[in-house]
Amino acid sequence: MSETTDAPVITGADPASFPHSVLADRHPALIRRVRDAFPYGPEQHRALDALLKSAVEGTVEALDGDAWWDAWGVAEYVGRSWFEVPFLWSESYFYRRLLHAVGYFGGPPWSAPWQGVDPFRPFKLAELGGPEAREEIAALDRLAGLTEAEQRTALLHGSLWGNRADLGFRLQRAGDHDDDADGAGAGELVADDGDVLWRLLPGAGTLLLVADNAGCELVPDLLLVDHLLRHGHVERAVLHVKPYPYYVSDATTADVVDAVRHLAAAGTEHGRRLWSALADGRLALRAHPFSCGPLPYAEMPDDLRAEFAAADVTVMKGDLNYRRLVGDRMYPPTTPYRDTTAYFPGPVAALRTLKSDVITGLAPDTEARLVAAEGQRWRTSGTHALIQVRT
Ligand SMILES: O=P(O)(O)OC[C@@]1(O)O[C@H](CO)[C@@H](O)[C@@H]1O
Repeated sequence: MSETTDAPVITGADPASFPHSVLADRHPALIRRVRDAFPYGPEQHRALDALLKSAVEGTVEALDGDAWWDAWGVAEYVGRSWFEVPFLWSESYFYRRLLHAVGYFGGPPWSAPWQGVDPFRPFKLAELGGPEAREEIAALDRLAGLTEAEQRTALLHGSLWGNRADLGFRLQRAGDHDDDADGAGAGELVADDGDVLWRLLPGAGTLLLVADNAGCELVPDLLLVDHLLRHGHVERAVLHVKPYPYYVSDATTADVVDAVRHLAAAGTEHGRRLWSALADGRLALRAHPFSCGPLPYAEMPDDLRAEFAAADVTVMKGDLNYRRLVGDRMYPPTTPYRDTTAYFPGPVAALRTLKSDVITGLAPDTEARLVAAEGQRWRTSGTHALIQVRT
């Protein structure tokens, strides 16, 4: 057995753990927010009540008639507490249940008026209309005075730190009255393979970017892609988004449309170029079903593996993608990133702010310094970030 498969799979069983707080606090808070944001009918309120009860006190149940979900191993966990099954799995299951409760998946069209209505859309739109999004646009003027290499690094870091405060994270932070990561500037990089990433890009044909959140994360992601296309660092980019709403603010195709329209409406040349790149295929969108699956990428299906294998480099954005990439396990932090990603069929970079327990690839002195300064808080506070690359 290796260090990578020996590490325990993370669950929410320990009441003092981060996953426990997500399941016990973040999910009920999210149900309340969604309920308040829409004039749902009695059927949806009943379903949300049932979900709230199940999520906090209940056990995993089969999702009747949901063949898609059956494919992800629900049978294995039926009857077990949400807190005991793998955290990666129970969170995904929660989001699938939430979408069922609000009627997102509908039924026959004539009886499914809420089909396709994204329950997180009001929060995503509020973010795109807010001060942080305005600041992102204003910062573009400041970029113009920099060299190309400086612009590229600034855009990479903008994309990285855009991941700092996804809406789920903010929800819990608001409850904690602790706003360390909200609206704060960039914090510390605990690993920085930025140079390795640039070396992979010159002349590279296709960049595959697995997006994370909509709004103030997706906008800088798109600005980075625009820059790499414009300056010939890549010929083509493929942006993987979610096929349906997920983890509160995860980007779907509708969110890409909103972000590009936002950039275009602000009169930026970036918006116009992205629009053209989508039109001529230099920027393509992809929404693979596995993106909303509750499993690590090590278990990805063959067609997705082939897509990653065909890319010259894959960039995984965000905390959840990191958990899925390296495996949602309590590794010793110095476990090499290259070992946990050895299965991945091509060069793979992770751009992630630290918002959950999983971490690999730290230098021993970095880990020692973080622990001495903060105990284990650095793992989940969202104030640290990393750029890790496996060539
Ligand atoms: O993937 P993202 O948007 O960077 O982060 C998602 C997140 O907020 O949700 C999970 C807990 O619910 C954690 O992995 C992480 O903190």
